[in-house]
Amino acid sequence: MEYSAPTFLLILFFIIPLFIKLLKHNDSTKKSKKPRLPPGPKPWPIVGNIPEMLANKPTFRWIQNIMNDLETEIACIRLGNIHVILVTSPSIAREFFMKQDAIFASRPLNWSSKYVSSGYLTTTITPFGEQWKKMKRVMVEELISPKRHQWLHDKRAEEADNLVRHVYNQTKNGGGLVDLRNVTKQYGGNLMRRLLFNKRYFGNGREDGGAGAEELEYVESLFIAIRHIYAFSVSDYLPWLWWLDFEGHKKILKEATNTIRKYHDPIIEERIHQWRNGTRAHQEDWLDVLISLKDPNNNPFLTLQEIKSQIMEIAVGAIDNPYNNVEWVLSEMINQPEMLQKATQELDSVVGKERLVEESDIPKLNYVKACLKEGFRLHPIADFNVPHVSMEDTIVANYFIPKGSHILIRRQGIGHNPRVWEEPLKFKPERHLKNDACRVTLAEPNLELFTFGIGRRSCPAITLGSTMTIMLFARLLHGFTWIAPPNESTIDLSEYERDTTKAKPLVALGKPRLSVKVYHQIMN
Ligand code: HEM
Repeated sequence: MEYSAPTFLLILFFIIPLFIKLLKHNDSTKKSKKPRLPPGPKPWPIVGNIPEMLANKPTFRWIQNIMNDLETEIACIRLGNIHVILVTSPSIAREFFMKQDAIFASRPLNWSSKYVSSGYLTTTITPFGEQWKKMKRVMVEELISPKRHQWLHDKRAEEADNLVRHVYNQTKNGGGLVDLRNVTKQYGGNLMRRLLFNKRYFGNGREDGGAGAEELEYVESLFIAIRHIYAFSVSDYLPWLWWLDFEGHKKILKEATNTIRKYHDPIIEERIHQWRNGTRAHQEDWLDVLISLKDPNNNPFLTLQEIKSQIMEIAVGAIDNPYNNVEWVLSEMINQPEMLQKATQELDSVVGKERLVEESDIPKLNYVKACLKEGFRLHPIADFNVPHVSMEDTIVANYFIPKGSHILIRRQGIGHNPRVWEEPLKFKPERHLKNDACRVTLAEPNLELFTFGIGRRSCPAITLGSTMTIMLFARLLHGFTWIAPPNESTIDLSEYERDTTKAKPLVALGKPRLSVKVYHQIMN
């Protein structure tokens, strides 16, 4: 077909541009119909919002400010090419972990998690897949099943007695100042070690029941390790910088895990040897259980590396919540003595004053549990939950969530959300006692606060985690009276600048409040 010159010019100058315009228009209407990413700061090419992240430490406070400024309950920041989605709304969190849980059941791939889990051999930080399924089954069916919980009762009871003995020794002479941060941290470490290795301390403890130098080094390393996994390291978001240790996180994490391994590995190796040469034949603790698991061909179900990594993950992962919760709750209550009184009255009416509180009392201690639940709402140990990763593109709360996004629930954001909670910054345990008949639990399936999470990646250890926390608190409260030290009128409730822990360790004046014979029963 041939065109005359004017027709050709008409096509060139009018019809083609019109056609292009129409195409563009079509495209933009299509685009405007496609859901957008959640709101957030405009990212730079390649690095995304990393420059702002580095300029605004600590990262969680920078993120809090972004969300407050945007007045949003869901936001997106881009770190490298990863979309990090932040959530402070229970209903949106439920969309992620109830409605679309299968899509969000993975974890990030990065240097710290790979290093600590020896190449993703564990449960918590291992991405979705066969290895995670295998290890989660081991956790749920072998380590923390109701039967196993019962089997381990006496070990937990022994550590609850050790706790009282240690505090009693510091307070018996008319009242003494007790560093409750130290006491609560050590209790968590002692209990986990008892369950893992049937051992109270690494090294020798002190005469008064306190921890010696090795133990202090070990527990401190657990805390350093937990603070440096998923710690917003630049090389986690810009994988081509994997060799760079910009913030020094890799060095710190390597040192901490080396210290932990220094204590764990000789015990694990010796124990495996004992099972192999027949000098050990009875299970006493979780390590024995892990070593004794067999596959259908009667071969060991777990490799040495799987056992070591899983034990490291349990020791690191279980240490922080109970201590932080009890330290904050006691601090809040010392400043509001009527609450301390109400909780001790409940303990006295359920337990009396002639014996120590036991796990079997827990179902009746609703006010005590409401106090702890309020602590989880107001003062969660870290603002961010363990990150989840989306395994495909999807839409949540009408926003586009691309495959590979990291989902971070802001625990404090949810717990302090004024749409959900009246006077959200006030410590008010009564809010969890909706009616007299209710039985309080620390778990929150509606995600109106974030204790154990929900869905496939939720904490499988609700019973153990709750028992540890309640017993720690109940023993301290029932066994002793607590007031602020003589030179302080109240306990300072400031939050540490770099995380959500209490800025100053809680030191309080404690006095035994039960009859002497009760303490003497455990002073062997
Ligand atoms: C008060 C104590 C505890 C609290 C508040 C707590 C809370 C949590 C939370 C919030 C998660 C992440 C949930 C999510 O990603 O959505 C988690 C995961 C996990 N917790 Fe706990 N936890 C506690 C104690 C423990 C203990 C004592 C153990 C083991 C002995 C344990 C084992 C695990 C495991 C294995 C996971 C990972 C589950 C998975 O990724 O599939 N937790 N925990």
